[in-house]
Amino acid sequence: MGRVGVLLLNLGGPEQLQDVRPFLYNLFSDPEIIRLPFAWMQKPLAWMISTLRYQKSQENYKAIGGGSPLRRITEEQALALQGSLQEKGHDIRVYVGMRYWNPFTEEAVAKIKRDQIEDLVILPLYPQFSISTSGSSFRVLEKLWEQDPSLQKIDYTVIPSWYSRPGYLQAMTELIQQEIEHCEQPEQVPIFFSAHGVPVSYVEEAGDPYRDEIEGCTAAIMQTLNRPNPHVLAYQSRVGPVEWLQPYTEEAILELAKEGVKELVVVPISFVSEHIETLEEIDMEYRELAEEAGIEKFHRVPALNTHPVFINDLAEMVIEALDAPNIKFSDVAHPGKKTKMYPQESWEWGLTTTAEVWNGRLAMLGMIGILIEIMTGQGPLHFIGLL
Ligand SMILES: C=CC1=C(C)c2cc3[nH]c(cc4nc(cc5[nH]c(cc1n2)c(C)c5CCC(=O)O)C(CCC(=O)O)=C4C)c(C)c3C=C
Ligand SMILES: [Fe+2]
Repeated sequence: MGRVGVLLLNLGGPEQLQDVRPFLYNLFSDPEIIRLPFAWMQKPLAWMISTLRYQKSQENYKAIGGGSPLRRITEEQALALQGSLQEKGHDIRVYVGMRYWNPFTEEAVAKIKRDQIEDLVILPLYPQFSISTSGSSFRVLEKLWEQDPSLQKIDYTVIPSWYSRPGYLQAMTELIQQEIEHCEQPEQVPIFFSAHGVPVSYVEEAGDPYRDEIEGCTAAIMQTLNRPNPHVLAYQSRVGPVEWLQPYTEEAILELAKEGVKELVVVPISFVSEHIETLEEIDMEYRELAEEAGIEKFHRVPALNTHPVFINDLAEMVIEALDAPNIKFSDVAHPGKKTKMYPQESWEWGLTTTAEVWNGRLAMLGMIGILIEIMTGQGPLHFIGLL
C-alpha cells in the first residue's frame, strides 16, 4: 500500500457574518438541495433565496457568537482521527473537504494530489446517508474524478453511511445516559430524537434512504441504551413551502407538552458536531417553545465532537475500509436523472394536471417578478415591507 489518506466530508458553515450570504448562495446553488426543471434557473434562484434569507440567518449566527463552529470542530476531529490512526500504527493523513464553505472539497482534493496519496478512504461526517448531504459531496468528487486522469489513479473507497457502528452507538448512548442522570425523573423522561429534515419528495420520489437510516439509527441507539424511557423521533430545520419529513420537531414538542410532559431530553441525531441547528435552533428556539408550553426542564445532549469512543470508532472504520472491497461513487444512491426536486412539485394548488401545469407557470412568473423586484428595488414586496 502506498501513501494513504482519509478525506472527511462535511457541510461547512459561515465563519463570520459576512460569509452568511455567499454560504447560502453556494448551498442553494446545489441541485441536490433544490433541483429546478431548468438548470439555468439554479443560480438566479440561489441568488434570490440567499438575498431574501441572509439577514434572518445572520441573526441566528450572531446569536451563537457570529459564526459557525463547524470548521473548527471538524478540523479538531480530523486531528484526533489522525492521532488515533497513528496510535494504531497507521501513518495516514486526514484531509477536510467542505461542500459549501472553506476549506472546500476541491481544495482538499488538490492537497491530496499534491501529497501524492495513492489509497484514499472517503468518509462523510454524516452518520446517515442523504442525497442532499453525503450524496451531494460524492457528486462533486465524482465530477472531479471524471475530469482529472491523475485522480483516477488513486485507489479510493467511499463509506456511504455508518449509523449502526458499535462505537458510534456506544458514544451516543454514553452522552444520552449522562444527560438522563441530570434529570429529576430519569426513568420516565422522554428521549426526543431531533433529526435534520429533508423534503418528503427526496424520500418518496428520489429514493433517498435518509428516513429509513434515521429510523434505523434511532432504534439502534434505543436498543444500545437499553432503558425503559419512551422515545420520540421528529424532524427539524424545515426550509421553504414544501412538505418535509414529519412529525416536525416544534409540533412534536407541543404535543408532548399537551400530554403533560414536564421534562425532556433532546438528542440531535443527524450530525456529529455542534452547529447552528443545535446551538441556536434547539438550544434557543425549541427550548423557548418548550418552556412556554409548560416543559420546565429542557435538557439537550451535546454533539459527539471529539468524543474519544467516537474518534476511535472512526479510526477502526477507516482501517476496515482499507481492507474491504472498494465502494465507488457509482455504487452509491443517486437521485434518478429525471427526478425533479423543486418546490413547485408539492405546491398542490389544483386538482387536475392542467391546473398543476398552470400553477407551475404562475409560480415561475412570480419568481421572475421577485427577481426583477430585487434587481430594481421597486415593487409590491418593497411596498409591504418584505424586501
Ligand atoms: C444531515 C444533516 C443535514 C441535512 C439532511 C440537510 C439538508 C438540507 N439543508 C437545507 C438547508 C439549509 N441547511 C443549512 C445549514 C445546515 N444544514 C446542516 C445539515 C443538514 N442539511 C447543517 C449541519 C447546517 C449548519 C451549518 C452551520 O453553519 O453550522 C442552512 C443554513 C442555515 C440557515 O439559514 O438556516 C440551510 C438554508 C436543505 C434545503 C436541505 C435538504 C434539501
Ligand atoms: Fe441543512
